[in-house]
Amino acid sequence: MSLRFSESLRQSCEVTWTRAVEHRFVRELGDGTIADDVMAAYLIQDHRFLDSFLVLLGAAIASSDRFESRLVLGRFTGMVCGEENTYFLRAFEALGVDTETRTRAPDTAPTAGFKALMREAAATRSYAATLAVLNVAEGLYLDWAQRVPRPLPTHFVHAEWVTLHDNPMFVEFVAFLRAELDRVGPDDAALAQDFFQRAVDLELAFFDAAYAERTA
Ligand SMILES: Cc1ncc(CN)c(N)n1
Repeated sequence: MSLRFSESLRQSCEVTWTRAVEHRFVRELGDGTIADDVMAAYLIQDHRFLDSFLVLLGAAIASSDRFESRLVLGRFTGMVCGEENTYFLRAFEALGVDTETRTRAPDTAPTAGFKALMREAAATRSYAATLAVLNVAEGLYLDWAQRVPRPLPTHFVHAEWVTLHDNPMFVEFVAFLRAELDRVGPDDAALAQDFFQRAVDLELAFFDAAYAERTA
């Protein structure tokens, strides 16, 4: 049986992908020992990530060739705008991160890079390019979330960040993204490979930055 296109992209980035999903951030989040300032620094940056992520999802909706795909992407976008955004606001409150602190913290280099990459993928108007980045952003997050041992830590800031990325709806969405990339990616293989690889590099750098910056 031949290798799925999505899997061939993942395997081409195996070393960096594995370093990201086995990152210290994931270990400490999973056992609830992550320092509050690291979690806060990460969430401040990740809330910034969300805006360009919505641009990317919007571009995927606009560039998709199928109504059925637009419906799936649209439903997921609704969840990000609702449940996921609300999680950030509740987490900031619990961690004592006020709006001024959040606004004052500058973008880290990986945040700036990720925002630029997502907007660049959106600007290509290529469904394959948007899918390549989405497959990393969601596929890599599902992979680490599924590796977190159960039971989950008791604090909702930790536990919910795992369950937002490992629940039946999310598993189904990642399977959809993979199938879509397998379907349209081979016709735009070089473009998809380039965006996929850069996104994996940024995921690892994003976790590293939470420890380097501690901006909270
Ligand atoms: C950096 C990053 N990458 C991916 C995800 C999952 N949407 C996220 N929240 N942040």
